[in-house]
Amino acid sequence: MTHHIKTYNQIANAGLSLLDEQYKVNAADADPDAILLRSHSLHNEPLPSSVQAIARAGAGTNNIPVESFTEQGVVVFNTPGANANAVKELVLSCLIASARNLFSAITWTNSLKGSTNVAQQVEANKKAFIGNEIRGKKLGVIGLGNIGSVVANDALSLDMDVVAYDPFVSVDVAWMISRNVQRVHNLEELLATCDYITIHVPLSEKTTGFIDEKAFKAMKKGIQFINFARGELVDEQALEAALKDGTVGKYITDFPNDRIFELENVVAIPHLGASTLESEENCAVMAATQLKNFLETGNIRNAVNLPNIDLPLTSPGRLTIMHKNVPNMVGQISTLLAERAFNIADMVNRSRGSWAYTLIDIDNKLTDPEAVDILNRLQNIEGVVRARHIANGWHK
Ligand SMILES: NC(=O)C1=CN([C@@H]2O[C@H](COP(=O)(O)OP(=O)(O)OC[C@H]3O[C@@H](n4cnc5c(N)ncnc54)[C@H](O)[C@@H]3O)[C@@H](O)[C@H]2O)C=CC1
Ligand SMILES: O=C(O)CCC(=O)C(=O)O
Repeated sequence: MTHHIKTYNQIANAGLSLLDEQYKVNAADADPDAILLRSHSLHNEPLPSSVQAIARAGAGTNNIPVESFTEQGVVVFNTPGANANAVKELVLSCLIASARNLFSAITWTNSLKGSTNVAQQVEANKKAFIGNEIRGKKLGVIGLGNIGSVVANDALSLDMDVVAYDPFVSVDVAWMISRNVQRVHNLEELLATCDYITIHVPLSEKTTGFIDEKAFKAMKKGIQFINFARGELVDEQALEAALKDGTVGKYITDFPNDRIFELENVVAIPHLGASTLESEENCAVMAATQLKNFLETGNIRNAVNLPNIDLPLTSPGRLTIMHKNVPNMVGQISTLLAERAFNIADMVNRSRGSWAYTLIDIDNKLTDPEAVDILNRLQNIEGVVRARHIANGWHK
């Protein structure tokens, strides 16, 4: 069986090369089984009904309308942690570059090109760019996930005091955070005391405009604010006021736009946080592996809308059913199978929020018409949004 994958953006070859002869990868495919992308926005784009899965080679999934795609039976994957080191290294370098006024100093130095007495001018004017050391300064990290946690840990090794805020920190990440990172339970505490703040939370309806007028008002005067998460997390009107009154001494963002260009004391970077060869490869490999695993076995790893499921495929066939997390779904599904005299060899049902996913391994090798018939019947159960049959090609 050939799986069709539509790609958007530049996906690293290390990932694409995993999609072997069983796959047709084509950026122009009109009816793909799955989509592999980076930052391309799928909002306001029609989704072909053939699409069963989308893999975001990266962390943020705000370019994908996850809720409405879930209603259409689409599993959405991302690649947690695969680009965290790349972002961390750029955040730390911006922290130091900002403290040492490196961005404006380099711009000024370049302006000397072609003038006489460059060396003299340099010595006479360098006092305009005297900076600070970050040792002993306080860094606030908002969002202690894959990126925030490594930024926090490594800032400690640069001798900074580190304070962090994340009311939803995961157990896995909590294990990795140094106990010298001071956790605070309300954001104001962090905002009021830090010299530098870096934000690493996902953009969602809840976090849009997260750093608003109230947040800026709570900040220490002259703060340097670093945003490698998403531009929309910061209310730009409030940012403009905070830059004008000196609350924010410098705003470093990976998300330039026309309004940002108009503001003073802003350093704009062209969304380079994850742009290293290593990170692009990590993300592409992880995304392609997860897609392959899902298309070939129905197993799920790192979806943002469904739970992880890993059931080895050993029986002749498997049915995968994505459905609402409501009572009696498994009962209705197994009754249907019993009516067709299909014997269940193994089964897993897991839920995540209002959605659930059921894998059923059957002892029967289905003919094509049998498969079409059972899938139609499964899809007619109220609450089922997608059913698939996977024939196990290796089964003797
Ligand atoms: N500039 C770039 O190229 C990149 C940007 N990103 C952005 O950074 C974001 C974070 O990435 P990761 O750390 O990998 O994600 P992650 O999912 O590992 O961590 C996000 C953390 O934010 C926390 N969080 C959620 N809501 C919060 C709130 N209201 N207050 C405080 N904490 C909150 C979560 O509990 C979680 O620990 C991504 O969603 C993406 O938007 C990620 C990678 C590259
Ligand atoms: O693919 C990229 O370069 C962007 C990465 C990013 O923003 C993310 O992973 O959330």
